[in-house]
Amino acid sequence: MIATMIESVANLPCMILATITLLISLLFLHYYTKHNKVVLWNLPLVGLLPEVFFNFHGLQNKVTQLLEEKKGTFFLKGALLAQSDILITSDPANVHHIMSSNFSNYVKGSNWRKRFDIFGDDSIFNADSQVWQHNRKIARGFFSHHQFHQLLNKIVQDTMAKGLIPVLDYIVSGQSLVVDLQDLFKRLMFDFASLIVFGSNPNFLSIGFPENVFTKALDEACEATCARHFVPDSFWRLQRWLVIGKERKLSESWKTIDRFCADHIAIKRKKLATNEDGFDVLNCYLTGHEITGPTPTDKIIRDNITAAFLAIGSTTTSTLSWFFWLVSKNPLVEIKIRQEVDKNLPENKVCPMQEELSKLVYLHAALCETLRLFPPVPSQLRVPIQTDSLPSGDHVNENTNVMISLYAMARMVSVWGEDCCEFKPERWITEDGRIKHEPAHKFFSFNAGPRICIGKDIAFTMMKGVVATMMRNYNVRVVESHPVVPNLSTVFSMKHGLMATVTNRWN
Ligand code: HEM
Repeated sequence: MIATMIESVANLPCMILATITLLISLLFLHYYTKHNKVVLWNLPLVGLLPEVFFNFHGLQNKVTQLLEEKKGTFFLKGALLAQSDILITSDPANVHHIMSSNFSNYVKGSNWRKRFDIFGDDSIFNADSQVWQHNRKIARGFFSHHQFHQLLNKIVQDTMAKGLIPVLDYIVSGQSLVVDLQDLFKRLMFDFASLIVFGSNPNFLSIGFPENVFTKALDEACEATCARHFVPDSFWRLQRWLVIGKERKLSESWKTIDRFCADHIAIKRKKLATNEDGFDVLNCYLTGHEITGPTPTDKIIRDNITAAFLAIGSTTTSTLSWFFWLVSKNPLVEIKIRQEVDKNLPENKVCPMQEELSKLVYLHAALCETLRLFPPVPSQLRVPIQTDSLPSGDHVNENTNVMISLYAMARMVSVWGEDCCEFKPERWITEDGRIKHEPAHKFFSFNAGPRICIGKDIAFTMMKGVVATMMRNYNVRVVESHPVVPNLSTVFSMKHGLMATVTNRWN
């Protein structure tokens, strides 16, 4: 602690100078780009920082355009204040090389862990090598366990019956028919994640819309840790030291997350003492279940609980929100989903079962298409341990940050064809009416190689359950005038939510 303070004080003049320079440059460039409608980057001193802050969406599109021009890969020289060069790629061959064939040479690395420190060095999300392998084994063991599979259907049904349907029924029966869908999905997915992690439904999605400090803290942590990637380390360290800006919010989030996890660990210990049993993540950890092995420290449990909520809740909330927005822009897709849902779901059944959901091929395709265009994790960063040559012919070394842009990859003609920017579920369906499987290094939304997402099928089951339930029973209309803007965050969310009207389909 004292050593950190001394280090911070010693760096203080440097940090202040960096901050002042940065602020002046940002203000000047904001004025310049606004009036000249151009995208500026590779600027001396500040690199692409101004664009990140003032034109994030424009920047994503500019990166896409450049990647298309440069055949899928280019170098961005590090700004003077930044730490290293970045190689940006959307070339599936590079993705395959980095994530699969030369996996052992590419790590998340210590810079990643510094910036995502709130999620804990030992969590599956942050760790590399043996620590990651250990966590992965536990996560795989849990999610592929027969007890979990028996429970999943019940969990999906529970969240629909106790949360989604009563709340939507309340909304359609009331004065105000407008709801923020993103907020609604966040609540629903928190309940879903809680059932998996703690074995209980907190009913965060319920009439009255209770406040949830944990999801707010998680959102703020995602924003603050993402922002750290675009500024020199000295900048956010200074902010943290002064307890200002996003760093102030981050330190508050940190306390909230710690408290939330500690409370749940204590509650679970009490339940276990009275022999209450169940199959959930926390139960396995605390009882030293064969899946998790000997009970680890509370800190390690806290890190993995937080990672689980991020993995389960934030990703599915993002996908469902973008899905309803895309469908609202493509009424023909909505008609086709409706037809499929009506054909395959029994008439008076509000919550579909897993077997029924597996018949919804067109809906599955529409969700894949959403995940392609709006991947919840829009970019991946890796650092090579040793010098390497990529299939694109580019050379990288241990000072190169390699960034894979999923957002750009979806919009590359060379990867997805001339219609790449269109929302076309049909591209996911084979001639004989099955789901077309694209290789993970091309459809990269669930990651690829040894670190591929473990919860893909679980996510589809839940998301299909939600959409089928909603489309079968309600009319959902996105409010056209509502501004839909992507948020600058680790997970691709909507800055102002997604307002929609909901009415009963059968009245
Ligand atoms: C639409 C939903 C989802 C998407 C798009 C998604 C995407 C991803 C991505 C991109 C990663 C890699 C993250 C990284 O390495 O930085 C990942 C990892 C992971 N996901 Fe998912 N995920 C989703 C839902 C889920 C669900 C529902 C679960 C659990 C039930 C889950 C469990 C995991 C786990 C455990 C990992 C860590 C894998 C590892 O590092 O070895 N995910 N996911």
